[in-house]
Amino acid sequence: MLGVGSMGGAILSGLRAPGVQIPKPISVTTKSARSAAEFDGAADVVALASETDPEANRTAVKGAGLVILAVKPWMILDVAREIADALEPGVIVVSVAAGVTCASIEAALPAGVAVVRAMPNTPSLIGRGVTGIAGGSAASEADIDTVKALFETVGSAIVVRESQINDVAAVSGSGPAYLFLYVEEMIAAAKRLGFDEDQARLLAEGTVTGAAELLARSGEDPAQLRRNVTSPKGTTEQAIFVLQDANWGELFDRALAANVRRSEELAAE
Ligand SMILES: NC(=O)C1=CN([C@@H]2O[C@H](COP(=O)(O)OP(=O)(O)OC[C@H]3O[C@@H](n4cnc5c(N)ncnc54)[C@H](O)[C@@H]3O)[C@@H](O)[C@H]2O)C=CC1
Ligand SMILES: O=C(O)[C@@H]1CCC=N1
Repeated sequence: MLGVGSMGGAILSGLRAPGVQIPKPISVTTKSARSAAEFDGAADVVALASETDPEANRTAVKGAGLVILAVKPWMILDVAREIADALEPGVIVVSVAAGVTCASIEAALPAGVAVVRAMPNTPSLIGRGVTGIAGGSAASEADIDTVKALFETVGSAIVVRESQINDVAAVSGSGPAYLFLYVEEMIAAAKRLGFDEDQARLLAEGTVTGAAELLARSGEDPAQLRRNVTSPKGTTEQAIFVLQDANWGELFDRALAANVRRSEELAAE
């Protein structure tokens, strides 16, 4: 895996969890020697730093049947070009970068290399990720299945058309940030009601994690779970009226559209 920041690190932690069956050790690269050194002593990871070892990325892909590119979108093509002639025959190159198309990654690699885009999210860190997967022109069904199986070791995965990957990023790739923003705002509002920081965090975080777990475990429709809380003529109903006044449908449409627009810009940068 080239790049182990927020997203690469989350995937890597998921892959290192006990019981996950993938070939070890996993070769990874980071930019700084300091972040590579965090893996010192690990039996299951070999980490190299590109700033101190100019061959780090090329060394890491030698012998690899699958390479995950998890650097920033604007670096991905440079990194692809850098490793191009060090890749093994039959390798699958997976990019998690927002925006950047399979075609542009394919153009940076030797002809015929299988490229697959994956759009994961950070709950992969705890085995609860959600990933959308789309194959490029040289990726076979078997390649896509291999990548899907890999991401299923850190959560759930679906195969989509590449034209839908930006939409996956808008919904689930970025989605955890929307929920964390909600929690931040709920904590701030609780504090304005007079709770101290610890109390506000316990109330807001406990509610969100408990409600998410209830949604996951009950298998109920979210609208039904909402109705279960919303007694007719009760208190929740009043808050829901106020929230619905903000027209969340239109707000989400605008937020997701802005997200998709940024993916399109990243593809062109
Ligand atoms: N953060 C997220 O929730 C998600 C991110 N992504 C995608 O994941 C990719 C990485 O994003 P983040 O993890 O958020 O960024 P980040 O900045 O946290 O991580 C980037 C990583 O790349 C490494 N790096 C930089 N230059 C390098 C080089 N020349 N060779 C090898 N490694 C190098 C850095 O040391 C760092 O480990 C992006 O393309 C982003 O679009 C996709 C889905 C979700
Ligand atoms: O913010 C970003 O660009 C990345 C892509 C999806 C989530 N984080």
